[in-house]
Amino acid sequence: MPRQAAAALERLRLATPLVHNITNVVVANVTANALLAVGASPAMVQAEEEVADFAPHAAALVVNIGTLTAPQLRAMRRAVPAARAAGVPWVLDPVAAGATPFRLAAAQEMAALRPAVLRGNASEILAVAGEAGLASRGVDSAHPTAMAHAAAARLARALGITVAVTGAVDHVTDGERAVAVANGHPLLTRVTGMGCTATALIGAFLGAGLPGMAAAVAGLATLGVAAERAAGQACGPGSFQVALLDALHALEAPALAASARLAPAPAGG
Ligand SMILES: Nc1ncnc2c1ncn2[C@@H]1O[C@H](COP(=O)(O)OP(=O)(O)OP(=O)(O)O)[C@@H](O)[C@H]1O
Ligand SMILES: Cc1ncsc1CCO
Ligand SMILES: [Mg+2]
Repeated sequence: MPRQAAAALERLRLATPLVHNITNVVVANVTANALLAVGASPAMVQAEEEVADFAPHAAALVVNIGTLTAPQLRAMRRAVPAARAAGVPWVLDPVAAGATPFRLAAAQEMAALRPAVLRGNASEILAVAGEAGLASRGVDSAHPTAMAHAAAARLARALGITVAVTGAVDHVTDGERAVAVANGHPLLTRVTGMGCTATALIGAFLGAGLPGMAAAVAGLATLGVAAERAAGQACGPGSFQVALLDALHALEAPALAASARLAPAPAGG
């Protein structure tokens, strides 16, 4: 499995996929830089007047509801069908899906449009699955990751998609198979937008032609290994954020293969 992730990284670098992002105002800069650093080409295009024209020309689309507004939701409703019609894969980040009824409805509406990958923390995945009610309050997860694994498997099977639940150990499942990604560093939780960055990187791997499971595993392993290397250079969240961009840029396929901690996991659900 680590070798597959490494091959995926090589494929991404050859493809330099154009990744169309409709994302939140907190992380737009962070995720654009992470996409550039890993070897993809980001574009933040979110006006409802233009997304349907842009999406078909991208290699992948990233939809993130972190600072959702009514116009942005309208843009998502145009971009996703345009991407789908053109065969462009897309990934959904249901940021804080359980925090308000507006977000929950939007996240569930988008999930029902069947992204190739749905990536969230445990609380977000439980919310989208309809198994958390409105219990989660903010953008950080309030549920143990393991609690969301069964919900992820059920959601993956019901929608025919890949679901990735991130946390100290990430869990990626298509409902039949599951893979645990045990890379990463606690500093990832001390900088905003690292989950959104994980989602954007998954988008880059989708854009390089990887199927959902492989794209999600490669994206999370790449971020996790880069974070481990960055943490060794950093003295806190500020320098970590910068070092992470350097580490994403410097990460080569053999190093990813050597450091990725991937293991089959029970699919559950
Ligand atoms: N305790 C931890 N130790 C190591 N890695 C972690 C830990 N917690 C999260 N990560 C990693 O951080 C990245 C982001 O995952 P996380 O679940 O924190 O996303 P999130 O809650 O959506 O974040 P955000 O809302 O800030 O964007 C993932 O790559 C995950 O593997
Ligand atoms: C802090 C924050 N608030 C809305 S989106 C976001 C970035 C992390 O998801
Ligand atoms: Mg998040």
